[in-house]
Amino acid sequence: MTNNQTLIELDHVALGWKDKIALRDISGCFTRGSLTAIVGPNGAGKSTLLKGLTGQINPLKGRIALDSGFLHQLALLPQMGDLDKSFPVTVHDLVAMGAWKRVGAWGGFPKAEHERIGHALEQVGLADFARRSIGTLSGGQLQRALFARMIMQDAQILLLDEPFAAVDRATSDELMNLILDWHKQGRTVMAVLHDLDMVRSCFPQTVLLAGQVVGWGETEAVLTPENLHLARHLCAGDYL
Ligand SMILES: Nc1ncnc2c1ncn2[C@@H]1O[C@H](COP(=O)(O)OP(=O)(O)OP(=O)(O)O)[C@@H](O)[C@H]1O
Repeated sequence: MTNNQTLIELDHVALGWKDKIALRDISGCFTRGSLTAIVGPNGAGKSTLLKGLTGQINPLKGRIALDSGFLHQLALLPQMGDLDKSFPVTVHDLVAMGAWKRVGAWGGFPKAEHERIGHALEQVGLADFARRSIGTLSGGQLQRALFARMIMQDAQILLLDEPFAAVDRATSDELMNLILDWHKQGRTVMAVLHDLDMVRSCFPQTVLLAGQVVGWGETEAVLTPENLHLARHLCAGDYL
C-alpha cells in the first residue's frame, strides 16, 4: 500500500474478458473515507471497474490490493438492469438479504435484525412496502429497496452502480443524502454516475474512464472540458 490511508490500490490493472480488454493500465488508489464518482461515456468500463473491485472478475494483468482489515467489508448496489424483478421475493426479504453475513442464509432471524429491517425501510421511505413483492415496485421504489439492503449490509466500502438510473429528481436527492450520510460516517463510497452536475456538487473525487483512466483526482481538476472531450473521443474511436 502506498500509505496508511490507502484502502484499495490498483497497479497497472487490465480488466475484461478473454476476447476483450475493457480497461487497460489502470493505476491509482482509493483512500479511506473517500467519496468518489466513477464517470465516463457508455462502454467506458465503469461497471467493469466495479466488478474488478468486488472480485467478480480478476485482473487480466496487474494487481488490485485491498487493505486486509477490510476484506469482508464490501457491499455492491448493482445496476437495476442486472436484477430479475420477476423473482418471487418480498421487499422485506430482499432487504433481509443484507443481513446474511451476520445471521447466515438459513438460520433463524433474530428480533434485532427484524427491527433493523424496519428501520432501514423507514430510512428509505418504504415503511409500508415490506410485504409487497418486488415485481410490483416502480423503478424508484426498487432502487430505494436496494438502498435499504445496503443499509442492512452495514459495510465500510460501498460501491453503487448507477444508483440514480430510472429515479426522479426528488428520489435521487433523497438517496444522495443517504450516500452523504455514509460518507460523513467515515465509510468509503464509489458510485458510477452519469449526472455530471450531481458529481460536481456532491463528489470530492472523480475517476474519469474511457477504456483507460483519463483523469483521477479532485473532481474539479478531472472534469475539465479537455478531459471530457478526450474521453468522448477515446470511446467513439477504436481505442482497443
Ligand atoms: N461479459 C462481458 N463480455 C464481454 N464484454 C463485455 C462484458 N461486459 C461488458 N463488456 C464490454 O466491456 C466494455 C465496458 O463495459 P461496461 O459495462 O464496463 O461499460 P460502462 O462504462 O459501465 O457502460 P454504461 O455506461 O453503458 O453502463 C463494453 O465494450 C462492453 O461491451
